[in-house]
Amino acid sequence: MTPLLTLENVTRKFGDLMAVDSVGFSVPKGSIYSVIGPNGAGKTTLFNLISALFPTTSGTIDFDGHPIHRAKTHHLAGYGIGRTFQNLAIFSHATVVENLLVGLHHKLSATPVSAAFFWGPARREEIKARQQVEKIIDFLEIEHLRDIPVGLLSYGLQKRVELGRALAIGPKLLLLDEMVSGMNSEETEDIARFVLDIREELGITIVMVEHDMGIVMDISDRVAVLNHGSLIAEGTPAEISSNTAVIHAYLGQD
Ligand SMILES: Nc1ncnc2c1ncn2[C@@H]1O[C@H](COP(=O)(O)OP(=O)(O)OP(=O)(O)O)[C@@H](O)[C@H]1O
Repeated sequence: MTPLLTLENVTRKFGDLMAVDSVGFSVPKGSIYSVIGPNGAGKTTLFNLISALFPTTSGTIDFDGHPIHRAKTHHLAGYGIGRTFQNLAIFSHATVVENLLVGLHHKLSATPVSAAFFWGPARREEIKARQQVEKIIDFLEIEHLRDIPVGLLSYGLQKRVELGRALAIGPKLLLLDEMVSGMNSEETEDIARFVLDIREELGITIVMVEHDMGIVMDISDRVAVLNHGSLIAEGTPAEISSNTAVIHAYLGQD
Protein backbone atom coordinates (compact mmCIF):
# COMPACT_ATOMS: atom_id res chain seq x y z
CA MET A 1 0.00 0.00 0.00
CA THR A 2 1.27 3.51 -0.80
CA PRO A 3 2.66 5.29 2.27
CA LEU A 4 1.28 8.74 3.09
CA LEU A 5 3.78 9.40 5.86
CA THR A 6 7.32 7.99 6.04
CA LEU A 7 9.80 8.45 8.87
CA GLU A 8 13.44 7.49 8.30
CA ASN A 9 16.04 7.41 11.07
CA VAL A 10 14.20 10.11 12.98
CA THR A 11 16.20 11.25 16.00
CA ARG A 12 15.54 14.01 18.52
CA LYS A 13 17.89 14.86 21.35
CA PHE A 14 17.24 17.17 24.29
CA GLY A 15 20.77 17.91 25.51
CA ASP A 16 22.27 14.47 26.08
CA LEU A 17 18.89 12.77 26.30
CA MET A 18 17.91 10.75 23.24
CA ALA A 19 14.12 11.24 23.36
CA VAL A 20 13.61 9.63 19.91
CA ASP A 21 16.35 7.39 18.56
CA SER A 22 16.56 6.47 14.84
CA VAL A 23 12.87 5.70 14.46
CA GLY A 24 11.54 4.67 11.06
CA PHE A 25 8.14 3.46 9.84
CA SER A 26 5.62 4.12 7.09
CA VAL A 27 1.95 4.88 7.50
CA PRO A 28 -0.11 3.45 4.60
CA LYS A 29 -2.65 5.77 2.99
CA GLY A 30 -6.12 5.14 4.39
CA SER A 31 -4.94 3.35 7.52
CA ILE A 32 -5.47 3.88 11.24
CA TYR A 33 -1.97 3.79 12.73
CA SER A 34 -1.20 3.92 16.46
CA VAL A 35 1.99 4.83 18.30
CA ILE A 36 2.16 3.33 21.79
CA GLY A 37 4.78 2.80 24.51
CA PRO A 38 5.33 3.10 28.26
CA ASN A 39 5.62 6.50 29.97
CA GLY A 40 8.56 8.54 28.73
CA ALA A 41 9.00 6.32 25.65
CA GLY A 42 9.12 9.31 23.28
CA LYS A 43 5.59 9.21 21.84
CA THR A 44 4.74 12.88 22.39
CA THR A 45 8.15 13.97 21.13
CA LEU A 46 7.65 11.89 17.98
CA PHE A 47 4.18 13.37 17.48
CA ASN A 48 5.55 16.88 17.90
CA LEU A 49 8.19 16.10 15.27
CA ILE A 50 5.50 14.90 12.84
CA SER A 51 3.55 18.11 13.62
CA ALA A 52 6.70 20.18 12.97
CA LEU A 53 6.44 21.76 16.42
CA PHE A 54 10.23 21.43 16.49
CA PRO A 55 12.76 20.02 14.00
CA THR A 56 14.37 16.58 14.03
CA THR A 57 17.98 16.44 15.26
CA SER A 58 18.55 14.10 12.30
CA GLY A 59 16.49 11.93 9.98
CA THR A 60 13.65 12.73 7.62
CA ILE A 61 9.86 12.84 7.67
CA ASP A 62 8.09 12.78 4.34
CA PHE A 63 4.38 13.56 4.03
CA ASP A 64 2.77 13.05 0.64
CA GLY A 65 5.93 14.16 -1.17
CA HIS A 66 6.73 17.03 1.24
CA PRO A 67 9.79 16.83 3.54
CA ILE A 68 8.10 18.13 6.70
CA HIS A 69 10.93 17.61 9.21
CA ARG A 70 12.09 21.17 8.54
CA ALA A 71 8.64 22.69 7.91
CA LYS A 72 6.99 25.23 10.17
CA THR A 73 4.01 24.01 12.12
CA HIS A 74 1.70 26.66 10.60
CA HIS A 75 2.41 25.20 7.12
CA LEU A 76 1.05 21.80 8.04
CA ALA A 77 -2.64 22.64 7.60
CA GLY A 78 -1.78 23.79 4.07
CA TYR A 79 -0.12 20.40 3.37
CA GLY A 80 -3.23 18.64 4.70
CA ILE A 81 -2.27 17.66 8.25
CA GLY A 82 -4.77 18.31 11.06
CA ARG A 83 -4.18 17.52 14.73
CA THR A 84 -5.75 17.46 18.15
CA PHE A 85 -3.79 18.08 21.33
CA GLN A 86 -3.40 16.11 24.57
CA ASN A 87 -4.73 19.12 26.48
CA LEU A 88 -7.87 20.64 25.05
CA ALA A 89 -7.07 23.33 22.50
CA ILE A 90 -10.41 25.00 21.88
CA PHE A 91 -11.90 28.42 22.57
CA SER A 92 -14.21 27.73 25.49
CA HIS A 93 -16.16 31.02 25.30
CA ALA A 94 -16.86 30.60 21.58
CA THR A 95 -19.73 28.47 20.28
CA VAL A 96 -19.32 25.14 18.51
CA VAL A 97 -19.86 26.79 15.11
CA GLU A 98 -17.33 29.54 15.86
CA ASN A 99 -14.71 27.00 16.93
CA LEU A 100 -15.16 25.06 13.70
CA LEU A 101 -14.94 28.23 11.60
CA VAL A 102 -11.54 28.92 13.20
CA GLY A 103 -10.35 25.59 11.80
CA LEU A 104 -11.23 26.77 8.31
CA HIS A 105 -9.61 30.15 8.63
CA HIS A 106 -6.32 29.24 6.94
CA LYS A 107 -8.20 28.27 3.77
CA LEU A 108 -9.82 31.65 3.27
CA SER A 109 -7.92 33.66 0.71
CA ALA A 110 -9.97 36.87 0.54
CA THR A 111 -7.99 40.05 1.07
CA PRO A 112 -8.41 41.93 4.36
CA VAL A 113 -10.19 44.73 2.46
CA SER A 114 -12.76 42.50 0.76
CA ALA A 115 -13.21 40.57 4.02
CA ALA A 116 -13.81 43.82 5.93
CA PHE A 117 -16.57 44.85 3.52
CA PHE A 118 -17.79 41.29 3.10
CA TRP A 119 -18.20 41.41 -0.67
CA GLY A 120 -17.04 39.40 -3.67
CA PRO A 121 -14.63 36.57 -2.78
CA ALA A 122 -15.01 37.20 0.97
CA ARG A 123 -18.75 36.60 0.85
CA ARG A 124 -18.44 33.50 -1.37
CA GLU A 125 -15.73 32.05 0.89
CA GLU A 126 -17.74 32.72 4.02
CA ILE A 127 -20.75 30.89 2.56
CA LYS A 128 -18.57 27.95 1.50
CA ALA A 129 -16.88 27.83 4.91
CA ARG A 130 -20.25 27.74 6.66
CA GLN A 131 -21.45 24.92 4.38
CA GLN A 132 -18.31 22.95 5.20
CA VAL A 133 -18.86 23.53 8.92
CA GLU A 134 -22.46 22.33 8.59
CA LYS A 135 -21.23 19.07 7.03
CA ILE A 136 -18.85 18.50 9.95
CA ILE A 137 -21.54 19.31 12.52
CA ASP A 138 -23.80 16.79 10.83
CA PHE A 139 -21.04 14.16 10.61
CA LEU A 140 -20.14 14.50 14.32
CA GLU A 141 -23.82 14.53 15.37
CA ILE A 142 -23.59 17.85 17.24
CA GLU A 143 -26.40 19.79 15.48
CA HIS A 144 -28.19 20.39 18.79
CA LEU A 145 -25.05 21.96 20.30
CA ARG A 146 -24.12 24.31 17.47
CA ASP A 147 -24.76 27.62 19.26
CA ILE A 148 -23.60 26.60 22.73
CA PRO A 149 -20.30 27.96 24.13
CA VAL A 150 -17.93 24.98 24.08
CA GLY A 151 -16.89 25.53 27.71
CA LEU A 152 -20.39 24.49 28.82
CA LEU A 153 -20.17 21.05 27.16
CA SER A 154 -18.99 17.79 28.77
CA TYR A 155 -15.32 16.90 28.30
CA GLY A 156 -16.17 14.20 25.74
CA LEU A 157 -18.19 16.66 23.63
CA GLN A 158 -15.46 19.31 23.87
CA LYS A 159 -13.01 16.76 22.47
CA ARG A 160 -15.50 16.03 19.70
CA VAL A 161 -15.55 19.75 18.81
CA GLU A 162 -11.75 19.75 18.78
CA LEU A 163 -11.88 16.79 16.43
CA GLY A 164 -14.30 18.76 14.24
CA ARG A 165 -11.94 21.69 14.13
CA ALA A 166 -9.09 19.45 12.96
CA LEU A 167 -11.46 18.05 10.28
CA ALA A 168 -12.42 21.55 9.15
CA ILE A 169 -9.08 22.07 7.42
CA GLY A 170 -9.98 19.13 5.13
CA PRO A 171 -6.94 17.05 6.11
CA LYS A 172 -5.44 14.04 4.35
CA LEU A 173 -3.82 13.05 7.66
CA LEU A 174 -5.27 13.49 11.13
CA LEU A 175 -2.98 13.31 14.18
CA LEU A 176 -4.85 12.43 17.36
CA ASP A 177 -2.90 12.94 20.58
CA GLU A 178 -4.32 10.82 23.42
CA MET A 179 -7.83 11.54 22.27
CA VAL A 180 -9.63 9.38 24.82
CA SER A 181 -7.60 10.03 27.97
CA GLY A 182 -9.95 11.26 30.68
CA MET A 183 -13.03 9.95 28.85
CA ASN A 184 -15.55 7.48 30.23
CA SER A 185 -16.19 4.23 28.34
CA GLU A 186 -19.23 5.59 26.48
CA GLU A 187 -17.30 8.67 25.29
CA THR A 188 -14.38 6.43 24.28
CA GLU A 189 -16.68 4.21 22.22
CA ASP A 190 -18.14 7.28 20.50
CA ILE A 191 -14.69 8.51 19.56
CA ALA A 192 -13.67 5.04 18.30
CA ARG A 193 -16.78 5.03 16.07
CA PHE A 194 -16.04 8.52 14.73
CA VAL A 195 -12.41 7.63 14.01
CA LEU A 196 -13.53 4.57 12.03
CA ASP A 197 -16.11 6.69 10.15
CA ILE A 198 -13.54 9.40 9.41
CA ARG A 199 -11.38 6.80 7.73
CA GLU A 200 -14.24 4.97 5.97
CA GLU A 201 -16.43 7.88 4.88
CA LEU A 202 -13.93 10.73 4.54
CA GLY A 203 -10.93 8.62 3.45
CA ILE A 204 -8.64 10.36 5.94
CA THR A 205 -5.53 8.56 7.22
CA ILE A 206 -5.19 8.62 11.01
CA VAL A 207 -2.16 8.47 13.28
CA MET A 208 -2.85 8.36 16.98
CA VAL A 209 -0.74 8.35 20.12
CA GLU A 210 -2.76 6.49 22.69
CA HIS A 211 -2.48 4.98 26.17
CA ASP A 212 -5.85 3.24 25.98
CA MET A 213 -4.97 -0.26 24.75
CA GLY A 214 -8.63 -1.12 24.18
CA ILE A 215 -9.11 1.45 21.43
CA VAL A 216 -5.63 0.81 19.99
CA MET A 217 -6.17 -2.92 19.61
CA ASP A 218 -9.79 -2.53 18.44
CA ILE A 219 -9.42 -0.03 15.64
CA SER A 220 -5.76 0.19 14.52
CA ASP A 221 -4.55 -1.41 11.31
CA ARG A 222 -0.94 -1.18 12.46
CA VAL A 223 0.85 -0.25 15.66
CA ALA A 224 4.36 1.10 16.32
CA VAL A 225 5.81 0.56 19.79
CA LEU A 226 8.43 2.86 21.29
CA ASN A 227 10.51 2.21 24.38
CA HIS A 228 13.27 4.53 25.63
CA GLY A 229 13.05 6.43 22.33
CA SER A 230 13.58 3.37 20.10
CA LEU A 231 11.13 1.49 17.91
CA ILE A 232 10.95 -1.99 19.46
CA ALA A 233 8.10 -3.42 17.37
CA GLU A 234 5.83 -2.60 14.44
CA GLY A 235 2.94 -4.65 13.12
CA THR A 236 -0.72 -5.54 13.33
CA PRO A 237 -2.46 -5.40 16.74
CA ALA A 238 -2.34 -9.24 16.90
CA GLU A 239 1.42 -9.26 16.20
CA ILE A 240 2.04 -6.51 18.75
CA SER A 241 0.03 -8.09 21.55
CA SER A 242 2.04 -11.33 21.31
CA ASN A 243 5.45 -9.64 20.86
CA THR A 244 7.76 -10.54 23.77
CA ALA A 245 9.80 -7.30 23.60
CA VAL A 246 6.55 -5.32 23.90
CA ILE A 247 5.29 -7.42 26.79
CA HIS A 248 8.62 -6.96 28.61
CA ALA A 249 8.62 -3.18 27.98
CA TYR A 250 5.16 -2.84 29.55
CA LEU A 251 5.81 -5.27 32.41
CA GLY A 252 9.03 -3.39 33.23
CA GLN A 253 7.05 -0.17 33.72
CA ASP A 254 6.97 1.24 37.25
N1 LIG B 1 11.27 19.67 25.92
C1 LIG B 1 11.96 18.70 26.54
N2 LIG B 1 13.14 18.94 27.14
C2 LIG B 1 13.85 17.95 27.74
N3 LIG B 1 13.45 16.66 27.79
C3 LIG B 1 12.28 16.37 27.22
C4 LIG B 1 11.46 17.35 26.56
N4 LIG B 1 10.34 16.74 26.09
C5 LIG B 1 10.45 15.44 26.44
N5 LIG B 1 11.59 15.21 27.11
C6 LIG B 1 12.07 13.92 27.61
O1 LIG B 1 12.07 13.04 26.50
C7 LIG B 1 11.67 11.72 26.92
C8 LIG B 1 10.45 11.29 26.10
O2 LIG B 1 9.34 12.09 26.54
P1 LIG B 1 7.91 12.05 25.83
O3 LIG B 1 7.06 13.04 26.52
O4 LIG B 1 8.09 12.16 24.37
O5 LIG B 1 7.44 10.56 26.19
P2 LIG B 1 5.97 9.94 26.11
O6 LIG B 1 6.13 8.56 25.57
O7 LIG B 1 5.08 10.85 25.39
O8 LIG B 1 5.58 9.88 27.65
P3 LIG B 1 4.11 9.92 28.32
O9 LIG B 1 3.44 8.65 27.95
O10 LIG B 1 4.43 9.96 29.78
O11 LIG B 1 3.40 11.15 27.82
C9 LIG B 1 11.39 11.80 28.42
O12 LIG B 1 12.56 11.35 29.10
C10 LIG B 1 11.14 13.29 28.64
O13 LIG B 1 11.52 13.67 29.95
